[in-house]
Amino acid sequence: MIAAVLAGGSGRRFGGDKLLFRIDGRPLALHTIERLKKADSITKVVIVASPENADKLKAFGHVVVDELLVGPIGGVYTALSLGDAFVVAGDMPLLVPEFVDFIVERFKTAKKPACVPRWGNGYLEPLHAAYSSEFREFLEEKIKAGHYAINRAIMESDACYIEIESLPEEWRESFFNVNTRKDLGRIRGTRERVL
Ligand SMILES: Nc1nc2c(ncn2[C@@H]2O[C@H](COP(=O)(O)OP(=O)(O)OP(=O)(O)O)[C@@H](O)[C@H]2O)c(=O)[nH]1
Repeated sequence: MIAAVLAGGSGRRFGGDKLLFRIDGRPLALHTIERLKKADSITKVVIVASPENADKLKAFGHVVVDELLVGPIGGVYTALSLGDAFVVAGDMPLLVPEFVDFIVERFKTAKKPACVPRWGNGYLEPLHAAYSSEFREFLEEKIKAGHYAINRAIMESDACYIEIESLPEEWRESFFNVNTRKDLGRIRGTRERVL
């Protein structure tokens, strides 16, 4: 299964290009990519970048350009042009490879348009989820209608959900994402501990 790393955001809260920001000597996006490559179910990692960032990210893997830039829904839509995909935000440097394998396995057996982790309060984790290429058409309709909320699109589909609270607690670290500079404190120095 392909893994698509979304890298077309503006990094407004971070104040700059967060995916290229170096942590322990390596850009944030690379932390995420290296973790993904450790997942047995992942055969290839692609980066779904904005036209502006495409060149800079080429050093880390195959880049597909997101021409829509309408938010994560456009990133997922672009990724699915390559086939079924596990889609993850590029700013998730602590993702857990075993958890990725678990989601991909569920997706393969469920045969649904998407398999998305869900918290007990109903909150979804759409940028740490597996999608079928068949879901692309549905997303296209939503985008054309100007409905850019990916969570809503998922809930209107026949998706399968993975109840996070029934899983090993340590897997929750996978959802940690960097939004602000303050978040960096949590990952600095984790290299030796977790990689
Ligand atoms: N390809 C693509 N990726 C996106 C898009 N919007 C957000 N992303 C990525 O999705 C992930 C989560 O997005 P956000 O947390 O909102 O990141 P962001 O847009 O960079 O940050 P803010 O501007 O502070 O919201 C990040 O890895 C972004 O790079 C988009 O329109 N296209």
